[in-house]
Amino acid sequence: MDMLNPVAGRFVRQANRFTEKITADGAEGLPAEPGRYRLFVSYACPWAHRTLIVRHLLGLQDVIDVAVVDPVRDEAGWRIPGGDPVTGATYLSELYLATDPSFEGRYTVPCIWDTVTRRLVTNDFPAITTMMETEFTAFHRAGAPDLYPAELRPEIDEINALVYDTVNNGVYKAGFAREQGPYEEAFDQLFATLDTLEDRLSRQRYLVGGQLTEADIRLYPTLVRFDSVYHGHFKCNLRRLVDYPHLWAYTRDLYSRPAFHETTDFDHIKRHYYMTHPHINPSRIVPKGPLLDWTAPHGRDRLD
Ligand SMILES: N[C@@H](CCC(=O)N[C@@H](CS)C(=O)NCC(=O)O)C(=O)O
Repeated sequence: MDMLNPVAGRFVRQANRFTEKITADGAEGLPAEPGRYRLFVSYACPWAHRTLIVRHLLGLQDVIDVAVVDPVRDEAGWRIPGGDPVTGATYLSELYLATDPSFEGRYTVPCIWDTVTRRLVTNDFPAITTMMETEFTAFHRAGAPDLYPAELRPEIDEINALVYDTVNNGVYKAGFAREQGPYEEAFDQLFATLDTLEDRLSRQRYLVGGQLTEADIRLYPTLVRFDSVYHGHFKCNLRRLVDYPHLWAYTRDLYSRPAFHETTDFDHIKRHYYMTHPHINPSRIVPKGPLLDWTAPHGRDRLD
């Protein structure tokens, strides 16, 4: 099973199937409780990556458990190495089918399993980070940042929509296009947005409001993967990240923080993409490069 779902050569992402909510008091959906939920992720997956960054920044590591799948996905989908000690599952598909035996979509990460009702609560990736930010506040570490401040939400949501469509999903639309036209359309939109972001980040340290927010957390997973996988594997090669002085320094600034670099695994990222899409890379050879100096001084403090 792969991520191809072509409509006239265009890649279309499937709708999220499980969208139950977890709320602070359980008034809607299930209640936020420590130790109850298990988050399934791949270090390779950009959508899962954001959930790991937020969990780390908010100090929720002991509140929401994590299980990491093997980066190389085969015909049976994501595999949990050694089997999952909590759910007993070897493949993520078992959790999807235990929740809904008639499920016929792709078995995707990130998703959250409820250990009490023993079912998947959500694979709705945009909702997972905001849920951690707004419904798990009782369990945030002391001094945790507010990543989704009420007064900045309209601006964060606006930039997230552009970044999702043309950057986060834009690289997939380019990489998974089946025809020249849709590829070029996604390619042009991607680099137009990167130009806009380069300009914006030449003047300010963060995307919105002079502080780290959900907007930065959503952009980072795509930028950090850019030169290692999207530039080559997904043919997003007008420019590299390192060719954008401000975007490159911005990404290094974020990478310098533990929540970002401890959740960034280039080995998983490269092996996943190059070994899991045989229609794009039939040899499954994983490139050795590029050589990137992630710890070079970023100098972004001057913009504070
Ligand atoms: N839930 C979203 C986004 C999450 C997503 O695409 N995850 C990918 C990894 S980056 C995945 O798990 N793919 C599994 C598959 O295609 O079989 C979707 O269904 O498109």
